[in-house]
Amino acid sequence: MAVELRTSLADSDLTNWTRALNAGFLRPPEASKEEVELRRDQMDLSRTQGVFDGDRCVATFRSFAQRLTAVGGADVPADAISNVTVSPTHRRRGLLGRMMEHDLRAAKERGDAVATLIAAEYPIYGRYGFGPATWVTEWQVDVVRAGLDPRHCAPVDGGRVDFADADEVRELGPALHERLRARQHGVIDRPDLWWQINTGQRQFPHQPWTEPFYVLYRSPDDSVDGLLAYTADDHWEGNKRPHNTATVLGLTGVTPAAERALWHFLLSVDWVTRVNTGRRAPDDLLPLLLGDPRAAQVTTHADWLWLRPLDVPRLLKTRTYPVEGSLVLELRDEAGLAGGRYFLETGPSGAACATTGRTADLTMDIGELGTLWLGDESAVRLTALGRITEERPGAAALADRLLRTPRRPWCPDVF
Ligand SMILES: CC(=O)SCCNC(=O)CCNC(=O)[C@H](O)C(C)(C)COP(=O)(O)OP(=O)(O)OC[C@H]1O[C@@H](n2cnc3c(N)ncnc32)[C@H](O)[C@@H]1OP(=O)(O)O
Repeated sequence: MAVELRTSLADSDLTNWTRALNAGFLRPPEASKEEVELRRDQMDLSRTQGVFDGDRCVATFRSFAQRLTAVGGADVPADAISNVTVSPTHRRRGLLGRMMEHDLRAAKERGDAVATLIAAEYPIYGRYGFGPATWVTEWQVDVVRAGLDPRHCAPVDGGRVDFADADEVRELGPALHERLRARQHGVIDRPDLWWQINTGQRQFPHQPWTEPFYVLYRSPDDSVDGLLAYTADDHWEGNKRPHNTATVLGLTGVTPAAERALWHFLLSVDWVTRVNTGRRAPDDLLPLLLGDPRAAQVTTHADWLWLRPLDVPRLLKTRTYPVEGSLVLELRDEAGLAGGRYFLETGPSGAACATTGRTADLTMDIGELGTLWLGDESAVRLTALGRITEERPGAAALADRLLRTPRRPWCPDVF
């Protein structure tokens, strides 16, 4: 029997769909009533796809509206893709390809500037025009070696740190995140449901909830500039020596003082001898904040947010550039969604970008622009790898002067 691709779901499909999703992610293939209800609140059924073999759902895919911060703080509408699975019984028959094609076309028609996702495995999404655009680093800090004076846990700038409860986090967290979004490229918006799930109000059965410690940083003028959430285990070694590990669930600072204060606070909590930082930007302040940066060992360094350009002029016009310059980009796009030749003119006060008949300076696949847009990767490096062709000598170095950013992009969230 031929399988049937449904490009939007009915409410009655959801239990089957949830079971297939869990099976695809190697979780128990169940779908409790609570989970189905939570998923229904989270998803847009008109943008949720499923492949059905008879009554059984064998592939899942959904997308939703997202805002993504560009370099400079403005944002673009993004098509966020998530919950992609094809059951092991039906893999490698092109089902992902069919669902992706449908979703990207719909996103293009809707006017989204870019599609986003977090790739479970690196080799899956490049063929669809995605490129890795942000990276994350996780460190494990040996607190005893870190060289911070544990007697001083209070902020040195006259600000203060206080514990908070989940209600306060739901009240104060969203505004703080909006401030982060306006200053950090690569950040995505957080819907209300994000705050409910991440403060224990709503829960997925596969993610049992443990109440974390919440800490707010207030600046000397009483502005809430930072939020830390962490858990701690209860581990003691022989001879009554505490050896507890604190694990950061999130640390947001919208000023450097807030970031420094929250790290310093966590690294001075009694009994805590080890801190797992969670996923930070690769240029996070943390290691260099320590007296001995070698006390922070990298445990993960990996690609995180992947981008698939859909509207090249909008993407390139929305971000800012440090200097004046111009480039002609020839972009290949097998899917026929965003390819063409584009003339970009930049300056500190804004940029223009439109299709052009001029001679190309750089030629690349569309996914390479996804990798370059947030400023993290070097066009010179991609040229050395053979992924960009320099049609005019020096054009890759010029692209780096225009596109790269002093601080690296960061996407703190998973979706
Ligand atoms: C954004 C997210 O949700 S990330 C989560 C992704 N999901 C998972 O990792 C769960 C486990 N894996 C799966 O469910 C499936 O294997 C999927 C979704 C990754 C792929 O689905 P399929 O239907 O098998 O993919 P499809 O048949 O369309 O493959 C298209 C091409 O991609 C390749 N491909 C697909 N998955 C992978 C992979 N994990 N590694 C390398 N190549 C891959 C296929 O080999 C195929 O290449 P070919 O045309 O040269 O033969």
